[in-house]
Amino acid sequence: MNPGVTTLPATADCSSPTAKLSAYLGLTKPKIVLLELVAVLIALHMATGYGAPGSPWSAALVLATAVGTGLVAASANALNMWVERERDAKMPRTMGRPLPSGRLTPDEALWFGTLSLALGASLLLSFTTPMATFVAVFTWLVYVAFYTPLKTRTWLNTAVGAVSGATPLLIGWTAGGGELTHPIAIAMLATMYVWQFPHFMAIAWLCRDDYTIAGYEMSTKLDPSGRWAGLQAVIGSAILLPVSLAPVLWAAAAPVAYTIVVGLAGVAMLQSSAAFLADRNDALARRLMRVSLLYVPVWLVALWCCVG
Ligand code: HEM
Ligand SMILES: CC(C)=CCC/C(C)=C/CC/C(C)=C/COP(=O)(O)OP(=O)(O)O
Repeated sequence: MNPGVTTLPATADCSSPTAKLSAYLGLTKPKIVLLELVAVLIALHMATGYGAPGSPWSAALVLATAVGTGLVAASANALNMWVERERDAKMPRTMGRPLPSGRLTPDEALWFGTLSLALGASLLLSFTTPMATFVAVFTWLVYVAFYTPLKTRTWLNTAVGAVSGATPLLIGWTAGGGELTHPIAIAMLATMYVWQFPHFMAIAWLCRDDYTIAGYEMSTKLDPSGRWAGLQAVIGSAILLPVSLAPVLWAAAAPVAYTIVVGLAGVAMLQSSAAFLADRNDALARRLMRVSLLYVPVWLVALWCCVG
């Protein structure tokens, strides 16, 4: 049932500084933050018109955007884990996390989450733009104050969580001086939003027992056959294809290459989603999850090389 998260025994040693540091790192959900940061920095490069004469791009802007966004995202994840520490202790997938395993105390997590939010937002405000800071704080609020409590109330939580998964792109875009209403920014935001449905529906299936044990309202609890989750994955992937190809209409250094690469990646998402809908089993769900995690870097690199 566990799709691949490493769990530590509850007796894990946490006395050495290295163990403490690694516990704080675990509190940030580093792999999700890393993928978000790739998206943020590519959006930043595209908005600044990196390399063009008069571009506002600078190494300091890139560094401040990366560190500032990383700290705000780390704070969001730490506070999500603080809120969910008792439920996390019930699920095999999450019981090895720093709070349920006792490697950090709730107060340590709360302090870390508060300080990293303050530091990250201050960095963004001092070295990027007020709009980028606003988008970061808005994203944090959607994730911590809306999505996190909604997880135990309604299966619609995914539609809210996906907002906080998509808007970080706009931190990079606006830090680089891009307008929120630019068609490329809107197409990127929509792509990232709909991508999360196939990504998460595969996980909702794989973790269905965990979610039920801990009392989370997910699509696979509403419909244990998985048909509704599969259908959302297919609908998300079907919308993903045209929306992800839209940027070539506005600006493209290599529109044909972009269309081929992103089109094929989108077809892989649609095919994996359709296979999962047709026969809901763990192997097909795991394949959809893996394809979804490959899709994002492929799409972002294609955007950077062919559109940006
Ligand atoms: C509604 C939105 C989302 C939900 C509910 C969600 C949920 C999850 C969950 C529960 C896992 C853990 C699966 C496991 O135990 O192996 C996971 C894995 C992952 N997600 Fe998402 N996710 C969402 C959006 C995103 C976004 C926006 C990104 C980044 C751009 C992302 C990146 C990742 C990565 C990189 C992993 C693999 C992490 C690992 O192996 O530890 N996810 N997601
Ligand atoms: C700048 C900023 C604030 C960025 C935030 C980036 C971010 C945290 C995106 C969240 C994506 C998401 C909904 C993950 C699932 O959380 P979950 O609670 O369902 O995962 P879990 O069950 O593994 O805890």
